[in-house]
Amino acid sequence: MKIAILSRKSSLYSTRRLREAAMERGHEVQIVDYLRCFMDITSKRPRVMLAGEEIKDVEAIVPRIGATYTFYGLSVVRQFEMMGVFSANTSQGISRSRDKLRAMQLLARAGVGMPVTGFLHSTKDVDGVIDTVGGAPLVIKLLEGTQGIGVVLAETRKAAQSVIEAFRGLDANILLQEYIAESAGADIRAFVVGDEVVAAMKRQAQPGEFRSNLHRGGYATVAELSDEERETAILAAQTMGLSVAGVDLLRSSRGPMVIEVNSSPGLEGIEQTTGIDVAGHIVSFIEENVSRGAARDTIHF
Ligand SMILES: Nc1ncnc2c1ncn2[C@@H]1O[C@H](COP(=O)(O)OP(=O)(O)OP(=O)(O)O)[C@@H](O)[C@H]1O
Ligand SMILES: [Mg+2]
Ligand SMILES: [Mg+2]
Repeated sequence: MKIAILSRKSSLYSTRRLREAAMERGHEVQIVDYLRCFMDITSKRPRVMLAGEEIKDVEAIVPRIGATYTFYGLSVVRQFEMMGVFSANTSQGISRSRDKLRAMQLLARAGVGMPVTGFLHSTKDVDGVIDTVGGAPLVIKLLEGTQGIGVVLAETRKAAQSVIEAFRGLDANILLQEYIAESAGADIRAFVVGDEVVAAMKRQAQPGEFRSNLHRGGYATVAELSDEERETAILAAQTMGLSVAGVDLLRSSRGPMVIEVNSSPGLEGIEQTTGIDVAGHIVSFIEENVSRGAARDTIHF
């Protein structure tokens, strides 16, 4: 079949690996820079054009939408969905996971374990929300943050108050979260494809740092997951409506706690750490779904 990978650059590790895995299985692959797509939204015959040429005969897409281009990227994914093309992740799932607050609200409703989390508008409510999350130490997160930037550990109530006031003074939206001290600077990345965890790694922060992001100097090792961790990761992905998801968990004394669900999880760290062909799992998942005509099911908004 013909598979389109929606990605800005064919040289990115994840894009390269997905293309490789699809070609190994005999598929034709087109890398589509979604920012160069324009859409023909005419009634009954929706089309996507790439640099002026109509994209034809694509049976499945793998969206790899960068955080900066969520709005436009999602509209391209939606257009393919309208054309009846199967998407490895639906536009709705991607959209839910991109808004951290909405994601946490959905996960909470589904009963997925997560750190106690608060959200506020007015700085008049700082004390109330600090109490809600159990007082200091607590974690403050910029809603728009990525790669660990904008995640702050406030050790005291005073520190928390000043950081919250500073962020709110800049009109930034922030989440407040109970600090899970027992995770000791580590988190788990569970890579979900379909209804299973196909690979998992543990990321450990550098000494003196609580953020385990690889971009912040964290290092990764293979993780063995408990059944509970596995089930939590799968439930989190399903709750978001994602078939391909990087679910980040903290190991707490109250069980696994989800801190985020990524809809375009990178393949480099997870494949290199675990040696698992994650790209191959994604392509197999697409094959199974396209052959049973699943594209029809993907269209709800
Ligand atoms: N509530 C918490 N308790 C303890 N450690 C936390 C907590 N929240 C986050 N951390 C640590 O900080 C790191 C960064 O937090 P988080 O993943 O929420 O933000 P981010 O990485 O900036 O977001 P994104 O992954 O979307 O770029 C986590 O990987 C984890 O190691
Ligand atoms: Mg993270
Ligand atoms: Mg993320």
